[in-house]
Amino acid sequence: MKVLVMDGVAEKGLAPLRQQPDIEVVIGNKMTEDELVAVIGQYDGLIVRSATKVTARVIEAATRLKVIGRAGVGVDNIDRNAATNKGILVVNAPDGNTIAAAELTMAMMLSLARKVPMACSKLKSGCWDKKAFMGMELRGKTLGVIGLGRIGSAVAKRAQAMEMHIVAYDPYISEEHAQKMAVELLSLDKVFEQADIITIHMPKTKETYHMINKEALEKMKEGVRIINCARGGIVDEPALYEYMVNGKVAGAALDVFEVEPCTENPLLQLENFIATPHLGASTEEAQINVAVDVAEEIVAALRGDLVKNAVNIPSMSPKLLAKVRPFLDLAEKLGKFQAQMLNGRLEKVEVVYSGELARYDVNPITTLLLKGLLDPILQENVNFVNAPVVARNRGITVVQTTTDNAEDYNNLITVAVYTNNGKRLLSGALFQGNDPRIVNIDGYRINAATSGHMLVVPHIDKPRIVGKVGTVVGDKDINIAGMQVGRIELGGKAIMVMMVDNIVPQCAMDELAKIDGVLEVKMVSL
Ligand SMILES: NC(=O)c1ccc[n+]([C@@H]2O[C@H](COP(=O)([O-])OP(=O)(O)OC[C@H]3O[C@@H](n4cnc5c(N)ncnc54)[C@H](O)[C@@H]3O)[C@@H](O)[C@H]2O)c1
Ligand SMILES: O=C(O)[C@H](O)COP(=O)(O)O
Repeated sequence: MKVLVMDGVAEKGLAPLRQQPDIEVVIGNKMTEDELVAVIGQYDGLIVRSATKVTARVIEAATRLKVIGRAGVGVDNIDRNAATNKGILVVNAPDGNTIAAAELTMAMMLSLARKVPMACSKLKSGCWDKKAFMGMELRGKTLGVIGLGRIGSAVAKRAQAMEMHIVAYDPYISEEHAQKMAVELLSLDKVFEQADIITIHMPKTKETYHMINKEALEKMKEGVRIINCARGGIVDEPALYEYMVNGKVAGAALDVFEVEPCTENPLLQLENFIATPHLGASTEEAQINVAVDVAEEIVAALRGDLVKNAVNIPSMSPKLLAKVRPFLDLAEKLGKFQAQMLNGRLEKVEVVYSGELARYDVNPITTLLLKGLLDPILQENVNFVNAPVVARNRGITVVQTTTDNAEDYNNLITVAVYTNNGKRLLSGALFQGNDPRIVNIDGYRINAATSGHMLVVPHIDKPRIVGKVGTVVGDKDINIAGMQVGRIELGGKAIMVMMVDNIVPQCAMDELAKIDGVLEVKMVSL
């Protein structure tokens, strides 16, 4: 396997990748989109920072690519929809540069308050000017944090040490989190009204694009100072310029710009404007942290293991993952079983999670069930990343419900698949916590393992059927490892599940189908 590493990701952090004997690491130089399109087909993995744009064209050309890793937080340079549609996993390293970005924000805040960069450059130009650089104390001032996630929270904590009062706007975090941090959660307008300094720590989205525009600047305090170490484009730069020139904004510090690299921006001409070239994550420590994190994720993804920081699949904490993992395997097997039992065009999938399972986030379990179901029946690659999208694109309705009542089991997954020819039902459970069993097929109770080859034979409950089926299978020199028969009522319909050591050939399947009383014959391999 080959992994292409772009954008000067720290070599020291690539050790987890370099230690893999079957993974070749290729360090790439800066490339245009066309150059990347030309080479990407050779790679199984790609690692980038923010400079390389992983566009839909690049993804289209990435015939072998399984995973894109972002050595950092922001994934706005990666076309996630294109990656998801193609079944390419996107992972990031969200924790490694939090402190670096928070510390740069503090440096910006102190620099704005005490005009350190301006005073320094004046002195270096030969001018000892004390009067021009009267500063402002941070103690007692109100800091408005917009986006109280990892970095926003780290900034709030540090600003509290400077005896600042912290207010924040973040519609997606809980009051409880804010309370624990002793931060007052307010509406956006109230933050604009109250803050002496505003610092931005949220992703660039449709919602946040140009959030700091003329209208917002109008609502802010006279003499406000603004910091953006998050993403370019959240601040409307021409509007900021106007409000700095008219004096409403006393100072601003940007580490990120709408167009990067940025060297021609009019803001750069302003005395009270501080700029750095996207340095938020640029500390030795942060770069090693993010490189190690992303390298580990790439190895896990290429080995088919579950990753911690996927951005285009449902994510789970390691604790939850440990609990849910056996159910993920069971669900994939149930999907694969159903794929081989289908008679017709798949229209709808209904999954019911019962018992202990109902307490967990079951979305990832449904995703694996869909992967198991769709991958064997479709030409295209269906995986954990794109399974829900593939189902949606094919017009397959997916319904998922949870209930506490798991009948006689601690937990139960029941999957009903509907085709133009009817419905098929299958249930599975984990016995003693980790022993996966199939416990019901089309309403017949059975107890079968979720591995190996199985001959599934719905039939009429009458003598001489089981024997005849056994004879046909035996005549093909296929060993029968075990058998289960389930029936609902004497003499009615029943189901036989015969565990066999080899796949039963089609000619024998045709012979079995002709046995009087046999209703259907299916070969299922798990
Ligand atoms: N300058 C740099 O080099 C640098 C370094 C690291 C991270 N970043 C950027 O900093 C930003 C924050 O990173 P993080 O690790 O703290 O991310 P995070 O996901 O932990 O936090 C982001 C927060 O923004 C909030 N948010 C989302 N939409 C919002 C909205 N419309 N209004 C208000 N809040 C909203 C979220 O609820 C979340 O709490 C990201 O854009 C990241 O790319 C920049
Ligand atoms: O989102 C991030 O992690 C930062 O913007 C860092 O970007 P960089 O890796 O290009 O410095």
